[in-house]
Amino acid sequence: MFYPKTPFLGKAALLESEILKVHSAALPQLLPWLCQTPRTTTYRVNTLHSSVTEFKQKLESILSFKYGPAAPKVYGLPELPEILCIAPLDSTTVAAYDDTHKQIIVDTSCGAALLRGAHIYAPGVLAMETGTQLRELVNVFADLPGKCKRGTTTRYECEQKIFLGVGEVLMQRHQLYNNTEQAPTGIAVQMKWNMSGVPALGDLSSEAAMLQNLPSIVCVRVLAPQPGERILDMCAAPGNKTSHIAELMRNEGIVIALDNSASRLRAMQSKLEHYSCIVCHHFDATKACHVDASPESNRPPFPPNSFDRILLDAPCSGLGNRPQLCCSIKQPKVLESYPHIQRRLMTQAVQLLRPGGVLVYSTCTVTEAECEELVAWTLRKFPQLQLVEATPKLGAAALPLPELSPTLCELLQRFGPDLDTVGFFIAKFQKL
Ligand SMILES: C[S@@+](CC[C@H](N)C(=O)[O-])C[C@H]1O[C@@H](n2cnc3c(N)ncnc32)[C@H](O)[C@@H]1O
Repeated sequence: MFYPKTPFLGKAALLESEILKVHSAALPQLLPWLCQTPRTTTYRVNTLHSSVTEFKQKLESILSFKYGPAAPKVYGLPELPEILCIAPLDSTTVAAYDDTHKQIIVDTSCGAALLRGAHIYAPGVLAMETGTQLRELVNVFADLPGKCKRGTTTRYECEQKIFLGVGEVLMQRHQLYNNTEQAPTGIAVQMKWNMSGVPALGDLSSEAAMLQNLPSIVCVRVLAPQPGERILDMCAAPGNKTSHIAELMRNEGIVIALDNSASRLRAMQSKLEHYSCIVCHHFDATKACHVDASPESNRPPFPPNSFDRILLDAPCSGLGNRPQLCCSIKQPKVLESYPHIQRRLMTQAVQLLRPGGVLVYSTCTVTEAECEELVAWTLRKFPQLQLVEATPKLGAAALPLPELSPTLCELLQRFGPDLDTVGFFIAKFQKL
């Protein structure tokens, strides 16, 4: 059965050569890992609202209702008291491929979500064969080349379609494609199992807990926000780390959350409105520092030395968002563009941090340019910053560069092959 071994279709070689320029020998291991799915599901419990024990019981009862004695284990981690992990299903729960089923086609981003345990919502169904009945079991495939037309009635033949798993049909063709008055909503195909072995639970996020990748949870723990502090989250939307910061502060102090995308900010604001310590602003963080700004105001811009801690969870190429079935970045110049914005944001962050304050830089990517090289550039450009150990440490050491010694790399965290997580990078600095 076909499965991609690189996130890049077509111009693969050009893009691949941009990822690890110094450690290019590690690419043959990195590229297929980017295409594969993290198999452990993680939830972060909102400890202001719920207890970890309560949410664990809820997960266990949902899993045992769905999988009976084969229900996977739910467990915590000592380093992250607010996390709950759901183990993958064991291989016997994943049935064999059955060619007699009809087929459903989805695009690659829907396919990636599905491999991480999602169901298929109505807009995600690209093709459903004529005659497919309610409650029928179907084989689900992702269309890697993106050539399947929406509403296709016949079996879509393509060598590069990826078999994802088996689902049960909850909506028929006429509900999906013939409704001219209203776009269809809701679950169209409920997944029975998927090829990654991740339990197909959909997203169980609520006020009590949020579906969140493990390295993102580690990242805010590394920032170590304290009650009563003044904290800046420079690139905050959709606000997942912002809410975690507020929870660790017990909602005491102030968290200023900036984002330059109006639509992402709006969605974030409605999600965060019950945290009284969070203030959100639609603002370009590359202009967040101004010498004449008022030190009393919680509106940007802010004067230098304004914050106890800053999170710079930077816009990045996002290659760590596994599984990458077909990366949307098609040009090397797009990859090359990210370090420019990351440096501009870093420059502002350094000015805004008070002496003695802590700055965490993170990305959900794996390129040397956006991770280790960005750290090396920061240390060169801002001698007032020193790297400090990013703990709790659940990632591996970073990749050494001519300007970044193995000793410094031990202070950083790179989530890469050998770990069952998304790709991620964390650096923690302190201002002297
Ligand atoms: C990696 S995402 C942040 C994810 C977020 N921290 C979380 O955990 O939910 C990067 C964000 O940076 C925002 N962004 C990009 N350029 C920006 C800028 N110049 N100023 C502020 N935000 C920016 C994007 O809109 C995007 O929402």
